[in-house]
Amino acid sequence: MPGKRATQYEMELVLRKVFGKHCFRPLQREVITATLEGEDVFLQAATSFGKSLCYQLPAVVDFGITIVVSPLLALMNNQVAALRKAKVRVETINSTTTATNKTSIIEDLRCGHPLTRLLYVTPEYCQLESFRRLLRIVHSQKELARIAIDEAHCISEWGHDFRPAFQQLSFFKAEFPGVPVICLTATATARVRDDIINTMGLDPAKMKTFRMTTSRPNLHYEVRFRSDEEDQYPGFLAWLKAVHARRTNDPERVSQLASLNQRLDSVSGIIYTLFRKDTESLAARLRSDGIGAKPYHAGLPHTDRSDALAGWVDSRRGYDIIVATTAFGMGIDKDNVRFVCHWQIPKSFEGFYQEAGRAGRDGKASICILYYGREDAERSAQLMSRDRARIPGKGADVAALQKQMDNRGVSLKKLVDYCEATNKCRHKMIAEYFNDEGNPPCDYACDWCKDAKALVMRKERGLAPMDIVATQREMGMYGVDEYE
Ligand SMILES: Nc1ncnc2c1ncn2[C@@H]1O[C@H](COP(=O)(O)OP(=O)(O)OP(=O)(O)O)[C@@H](O)[C@H]1O
Repeated sequence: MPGKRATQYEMELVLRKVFGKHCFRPLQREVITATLEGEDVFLQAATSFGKSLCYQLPAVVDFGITIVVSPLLALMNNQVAALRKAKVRVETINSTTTATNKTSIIEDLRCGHPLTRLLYVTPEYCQLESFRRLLRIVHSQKELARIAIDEAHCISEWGHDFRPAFQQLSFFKAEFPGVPVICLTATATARVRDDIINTMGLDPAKMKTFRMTTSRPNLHYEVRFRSDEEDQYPGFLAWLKAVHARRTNDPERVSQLASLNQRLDSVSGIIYTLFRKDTESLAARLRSDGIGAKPYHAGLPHTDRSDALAGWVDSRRGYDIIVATTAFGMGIDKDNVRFVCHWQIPKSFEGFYQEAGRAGRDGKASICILYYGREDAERSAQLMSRDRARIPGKGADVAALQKQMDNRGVSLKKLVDYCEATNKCRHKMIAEYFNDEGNPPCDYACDWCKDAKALVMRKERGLAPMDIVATQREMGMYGVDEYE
């Protein structure tokens, strides 16, 4: 029966033997123990904290099946691939699952005693009555161990990535009140957290809430200023080539990389662009300059996307940099990503933090560059207005979607303030946004702490004057109609 009390010894053993980790990170043990004891759990912790282990390990130790609700295809496939490598019985039902595979997963559920330990599904799939019927069968056999809601901020219309289908997940508690739920996110303000707990029908007085710092001290945050007058590409390419050169000219690094069987020019990174068409042109431009780069966006054929993801995860030649829209972001885990670059200002503060958080997951120093131009901030606002205009006039989700747009507007404004600021540590600004307590460590790991004067000068030189941008906005020069 689910809810078995695993001993500390069993937990340690599975941690080492199945997941290949030597010890728990601070608080992982407490979170895992709480969920194994049948508590409902809310976990908020920095990107790369190791939140996934908090439901994956219980799924292996415990009886029964864990249903993992996950918002993105790339994220599901990334986690499933990692678990399969660890020989955990894991399945996913999404748009890429073959009919044969889907039939065998359904058969496994229908028998009531599934062999599958973890099943990754979308929130939309959880709305299907046929799937709910299968869950009832599994539950009747006392084999529904727990429900994990990954990227739980998608539940809240106050969150940056609201998906209406996430709100229907309240079904789980309503129908299976005794089955523990664990909600995980890196990005939730107090309001988003309350909304998640409320929407999921969890009892705040009974559940366990774990909230850790959002600080990522090994990430170096830098804003680079740009305007439409100037192409930022040559500067970026020169920077990347200098990184390669530093490796080549350092004999110690060369022998270290050789012993690890790694290429000198294998500097893994992600470049985020706002628009799909830019992913393809930028990746092609990098390739023509000898840099291995692949585009990734939701409009590409599935085979191209999975090839790009697999090649990048395996650090294959030609796949060093992924040039992506936000279809690639949340939760993607690769340990040695040395840089994340936002080619334009991202859509929201939370999106920026999430995407930047793909860097340095091995704990080593990594850089997060954000190219900020006032014209791009205007385009981003235009994009939001266009998205708002596309919300249908009628329907159950209209009010929630509109509220989400208001929140996106506030979040974008905060991100613009972050980019324009030349008077504060960037780690501190991020901590303040997420209402973290205390001062996050920086130790020169941001452009302001490193050289505040140079930052001011770069800003003066790099940005278009505000009055010119305002005039051009009035003239309708920042339209986004040509974009998909
Ligand atoms: N106890 C541990 N010891 C060593 N490595 C760990 C431990 N727990 C997790 N990790 C590793 O940390 C990395 C990040 O974990 P995970 O992907 O779960 O992060 P996350 O908290 O979900 O972050 P994000 O919110 O950015 O998706 C993974 O590569 C995982 O294998």
